[in-house]
Amino acid sequence: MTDLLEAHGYSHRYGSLLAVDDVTMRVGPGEVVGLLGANGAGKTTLIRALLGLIGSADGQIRLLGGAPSRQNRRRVGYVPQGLGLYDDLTVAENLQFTAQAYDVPVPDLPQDLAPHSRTLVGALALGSQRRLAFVCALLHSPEVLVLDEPTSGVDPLARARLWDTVREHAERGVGVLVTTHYMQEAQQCDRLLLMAGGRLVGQGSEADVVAGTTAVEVRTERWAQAFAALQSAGAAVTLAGRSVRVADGDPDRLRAALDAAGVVAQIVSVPATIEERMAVLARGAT
Ligand SMILES: Nc1ncnc2c1ncn2[C@@H]1O[C@H](COP(=O)(O)OP(=O)(O)OP(=O)(O)O)[C@@H](O)[C@H]1O
Repeated sequence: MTDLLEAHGYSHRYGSLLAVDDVTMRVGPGEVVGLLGANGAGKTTLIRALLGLIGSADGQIRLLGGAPSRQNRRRVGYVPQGLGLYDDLTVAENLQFTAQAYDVPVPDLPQDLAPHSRTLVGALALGSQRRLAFVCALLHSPEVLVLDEPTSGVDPLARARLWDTVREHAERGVGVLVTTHYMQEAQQCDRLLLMAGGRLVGQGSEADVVAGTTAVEVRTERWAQAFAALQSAGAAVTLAGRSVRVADGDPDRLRAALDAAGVVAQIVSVPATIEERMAVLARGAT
């Protein structure tokens, strides 16, 4: 089956900055692929390249089996980070404009957006703006859906609804590439692509990505002091509630930092989470 989005050895530079470095990836029909990485990892640049919105530097890009063009871009639904809506048109006008551009009938607004039909998009809450952008992106029944952080600033219920819609479309064969900072959403993807420093540093299911890797849990009553001491020692330490964890790190070094701060603690090796695995991969890429 033809892949919908493909990059082969693709690199892109902005002046001296190598924003995407030799990336090979693909998205097939019916797949939901999560593109993860810290700010500046190169995700948006890769997306723009896949859609032919920036020129190719090195390597090859294929969109729906051919070179990206105005024609095959019409078969894509794209929600960019900036949403691509017209702030000075109302909700209904934005929908109408998009429908006309794709030469499809103007649908009724979904129930949650209908009360805002005459509101200027610029005056709409961010969550509703994102929802509208998503509705517009799906209007022409695209074969590929590319969503750049579709749920940032969206409340949990709306986020869950959006993911239901993504899944429904994938089940009908639409290929989806989605960037997110929410790891819970990453878990809903069929496959993950992890970017750091422009490179693809990991891929596979969540289980593949974290498989067999460990983090360190620091068990102590003096969790605040432990956190401060490990942070000062440059460890990739996180605090969730009172749980102090280090994504990677030599236990002897961690022990030395805790001893120096007079903190008595138990250091235990535990299975890494996807966030911790990402932090380690990102550090390795810099
Ligand atoms: N038009 C541009 N000109 C110069 N540098 C750019 C341009 N766009 C992005 N960059 C730089 O390229 C690198 C990759 O940026 P990109 O936006 O692709 O990352 P990202 O992973 O999408 O980040 P974010 O999650 O913040 O959107 C960053 O260092 C960014 O500052």
